[in-house]
Amino acid sequence: MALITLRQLLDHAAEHGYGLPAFNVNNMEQIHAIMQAADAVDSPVILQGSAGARSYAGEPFLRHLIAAAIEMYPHIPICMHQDHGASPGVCMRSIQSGFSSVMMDGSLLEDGKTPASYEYNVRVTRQVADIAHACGVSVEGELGCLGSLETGKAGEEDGHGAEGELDHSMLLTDPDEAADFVQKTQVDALAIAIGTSHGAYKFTQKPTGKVLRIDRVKEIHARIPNVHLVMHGSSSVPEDWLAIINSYGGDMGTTYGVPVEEIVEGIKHGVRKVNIDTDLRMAATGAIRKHLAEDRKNFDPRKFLKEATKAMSGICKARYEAFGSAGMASKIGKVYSLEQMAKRYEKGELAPRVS
Ligand SMILES: O=C(COP(=O)(O)O)[C@@H](O)[C@H](O)[C@H](O)COP(=O)(O)O
Repeated sequence: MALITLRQLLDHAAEHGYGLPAFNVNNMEQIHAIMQAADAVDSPVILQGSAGARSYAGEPFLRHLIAAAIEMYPHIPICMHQDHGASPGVCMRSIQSGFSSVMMDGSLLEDGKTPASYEYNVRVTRQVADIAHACGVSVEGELGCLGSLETGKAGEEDGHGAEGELDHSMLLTDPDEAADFVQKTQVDALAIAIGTSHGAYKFTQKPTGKVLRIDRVKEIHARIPNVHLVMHGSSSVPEDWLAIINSYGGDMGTTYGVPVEEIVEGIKHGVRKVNIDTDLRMAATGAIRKHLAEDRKNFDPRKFLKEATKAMSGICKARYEAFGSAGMASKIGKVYSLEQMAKRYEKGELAPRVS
């Protein structure tokens, strides 16, 4: 069984200078697509389940689908990560159900809508880190609220994202505060706010450095070079799939995502985990619309779901290659068990290095 922790994966990524896409999963087709692509290019994998995924599929289904991927691809290290835990309780339940990594998002209060104070964020994140690390499980924290620097608003998301308009000080992570936060919480990875947001509607035009602040990634990395950074809301919103969706009856407006080359620039400056959900949703929707429009007699869902899987897999393969994780699965070697990771935390081997 190749269940791996986020910490071990990101340490390897930092050592070899690559980044990993973290794909959101809700159903079997997404998992097939991600795993087929990873198998084809020899990439390690992060499968992440959001609160929305848990309520869509149900926690046991999600857990068993990921377990099936681990069983079917024993040669590929797979991290089972819980995306955006709104409270320590949510994270504890994920640890109990077998996730090897959890995100405690204390940038917002438990309602997932109200921006939290710095002190609250430090307190809940540290609480999760203490317990998770005792179980060998990794922890991602978030500092700064995700949202658009064009509008001050969080992106479209299922029940998680700041409400109202936020000012730039809340939408951009401060490098000194990031150092203090990592030191106080002991997180393994830090999600930062740099102008990205969840969903398809991130930017009204191709983003410039004013609204997509890769320069802020560089400043944070310069301040805490040994900390693994995470970019949320990092779908690229592929123009080709947008066109296919709209030419087969869809009605998505003009919109722009995070260009792959900007993510690659971030990876050169400490970004190790890149969250992607929307791109796979768009590829699946486009492929299904196209198939159903072109084969109007078909009533076998397996046919259009296969097309969706193929389309999503194409995106996954392209991201593994662009981020440099292709070819890395077989280089990881020994995978530490959760018990071994717990011992490493206990010995202080994994304490963050923040000067
Ligand atoms: O960053 C993320 C995805 O970014 P993206 O929209 O693909 O640019 C994820 O962390 C989100 O949490 C996820 O897309 C939310 O999913 P649901 O809550 O809708 O399931």
